[in-house]
Amino acid sequence: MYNTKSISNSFPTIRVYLYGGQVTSWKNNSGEQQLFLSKKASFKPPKAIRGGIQICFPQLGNHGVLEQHGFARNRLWSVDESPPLPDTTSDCHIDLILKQSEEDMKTWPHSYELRLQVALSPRGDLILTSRIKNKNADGKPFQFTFAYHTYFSVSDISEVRVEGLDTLDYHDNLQSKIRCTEQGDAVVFESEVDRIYLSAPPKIVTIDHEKKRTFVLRKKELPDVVVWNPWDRKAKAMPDFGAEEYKCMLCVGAARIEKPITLRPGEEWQGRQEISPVPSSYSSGLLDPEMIQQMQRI
Ligand SMILES: O=P(O)(O)OC[C@H]1O[C@H](O)[C@H](O)[C@@H](O)[C@@H]1O
Repeated sequence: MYNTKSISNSFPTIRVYLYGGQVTSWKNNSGEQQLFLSKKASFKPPKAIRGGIQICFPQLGNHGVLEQHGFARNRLWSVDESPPLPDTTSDCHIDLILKQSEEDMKTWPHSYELRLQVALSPRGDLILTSRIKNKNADGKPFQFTFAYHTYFSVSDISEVRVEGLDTLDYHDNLQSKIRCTEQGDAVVFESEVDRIYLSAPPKIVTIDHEKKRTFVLRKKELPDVVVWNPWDRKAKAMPDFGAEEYKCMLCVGAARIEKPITLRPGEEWQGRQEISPVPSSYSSGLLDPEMIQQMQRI
C-alpha cells in the first residue's frame, strides 16, 4: 500500500508514512509508544490517518474554504531527494516533500514546495521541521495556516495536565470560536476540549501523572497551540476512532493560526516542533523539584 519509512537511532524508532507525510509511530529506548494511533485508523484516501502527527496545511480546521485541516494530510508525499541540511546534530532523519497537484490547483491555485524533515536527536527527541516555499510563476503571494496536529499517547486522560498555557487567550471551538482566557494554572480534562491557545510560550509541557512521563514540546515560528480531546460522545461519532480511545490520547500541537503566513514568490517559511519525553514525578498538585531541575536542563 503506502510506503513507510522507518528511522532508528539504535533503539528509538520512528515510522513515517508517505501518505500524509505522517509520523505514525515513535518508540523510545524501552520500546514504549509515545504517539497515539487509533486501532480503527484508516490508511486510505480520502481519510487522514487518525493519530500520530498530522501535517495541517494550508489550512487548520475549518478556518478557511478548504477541506478540514487542508489537503496535505490526505496526499501521497515523496521522498525528498535533495533535502536541506538538518538543523540538528542528528544524522538520523527522513526527508519528505509535497508539491501541488492538478486537483489541488482547482481549490488552492498556487505552486509550492512543502518539505518535511523528521529527525531523531542523539538523545531520542523527535524534531519536525517544515519548510514551505512559494514557487508561483505568476508573481502572486499566498497565505496559509499550519499545524503539527500531534496525538500523544497517555495512560489516562483524567491524570494528565498541560502546563504553560495559563492566562493565555484561546478560541473555544466548542463555543463558536469565541475568545476566552485560561483561568487555571494548568489545563485538565474532564470533558471535551477543543481549543486554540494564542501566542503561547515556546515551551509547553504535557504531564502524564500516572505514567510519570512528561512531554516537553518546544516550537519555533508556531505561536499557537491546539489542544483537543473529543471525549466520549464525539469519540462514538467518529468512525475511525474507538469509543473508549479518548481516554488514552491527547492532542497538543504547535500551530500558526491567528496570524497566517504570507509568502511572496521565492520566499520560504520554516516552522519547527521538537518533543522531548522526560520522566516526571508529579504528585499532589506540586511539581517535584527534581523534575523542575531536569526540565530546566533541557
Ligand atoms: O476529525 P479531524 O478532521 O481529524 O479533526 C480532529 C480535531 O482537530 C482539531 O483539534 C479541531 O480543533 C477539532 O475541532 C477537530 O475535531
